Amino acid sequence: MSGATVRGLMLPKPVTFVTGNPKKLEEVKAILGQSIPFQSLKLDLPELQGEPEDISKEKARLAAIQVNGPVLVEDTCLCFNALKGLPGLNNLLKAYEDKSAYAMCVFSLALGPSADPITFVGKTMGKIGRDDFWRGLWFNHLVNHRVSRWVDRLRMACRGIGDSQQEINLWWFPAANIPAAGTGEATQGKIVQARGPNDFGWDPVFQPDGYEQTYAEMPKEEKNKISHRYRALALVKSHFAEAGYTFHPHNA
Ligand SMILES: O=c1[nH]c(=O)c2ncn([C@@H]3O[C@H](COP(=O)(O)OP(=O)(O)OP(=O)(O)O)[C@@H](O)[C@H]3O)c2[nH]1
Ligand SMILES: [Mg+2]
Repeated sequence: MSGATVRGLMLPKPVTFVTGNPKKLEEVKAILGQSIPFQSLKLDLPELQGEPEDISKEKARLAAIQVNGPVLVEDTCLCFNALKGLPGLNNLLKAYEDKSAYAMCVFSLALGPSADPITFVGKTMGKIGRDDFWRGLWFNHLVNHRVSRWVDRLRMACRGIGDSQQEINLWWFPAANIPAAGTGEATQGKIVQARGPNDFGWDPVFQPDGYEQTYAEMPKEEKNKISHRYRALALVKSHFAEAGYTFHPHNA
């Protein structure tokens, strides 16, 4: 966390949680409940490049300008321990052995358009639960050497196709060259029987430590008690409790 906190500061209006992702909003609502007065706004924020914390802060800056008031945003990624640093060929081989991963959420709070955003990071450790997934990843690496360039971030989007099979798009983004969603260095792979409903990103392939179920298989309430998003929002809540923000009575 960074940035100075002014106790009891009066905010001109309630905080606006800005996202283009309805599944995120659903979870944020469930996790925050009545603890922080907030409204939501769907804005398609640009997919920025860089480290998650920088991306999140920049999203907050952009959103605060548009909203002209206090905003909360988040940037989320699934990070593979084996792919830290420079993966290259060796690291991809290691990636095949090391299935550990963590889900990370970085929330940023900007109190206004010219305020320096404060960040809150939540991580949940786990693994990618399917061998098939890694086989697909490795296979793709071989058949599509576009992805063999050094890479330090993997993001992916899953799309359900049919009932029993799911198609997965793996998006390899060199940090210096993160393309807009749907373009660039995408490569196709397949996982068979990803576990659980396939309506939120990589939930069906991420199995948190200590659980036999993937995020997608768990009841929502369970995911929301242990998730990266829950952990980051716990920090956001403590920040609000400590800062004791008040809201302008006419706009609350
Ligand atoms: O399985 C998942 N469980 C999660 O808990 C989760 N949270 C985010 N995501 C996905 O990861 C990417 C992040 O990108 P992201 O942070 O830029 O989000 P976004 O572009 O969807 O919305 P936003 O930037 O407008 O807030 C997007 O594909 C999201 O669907 C998740 N997938
Ligand atoms: Mg985004």
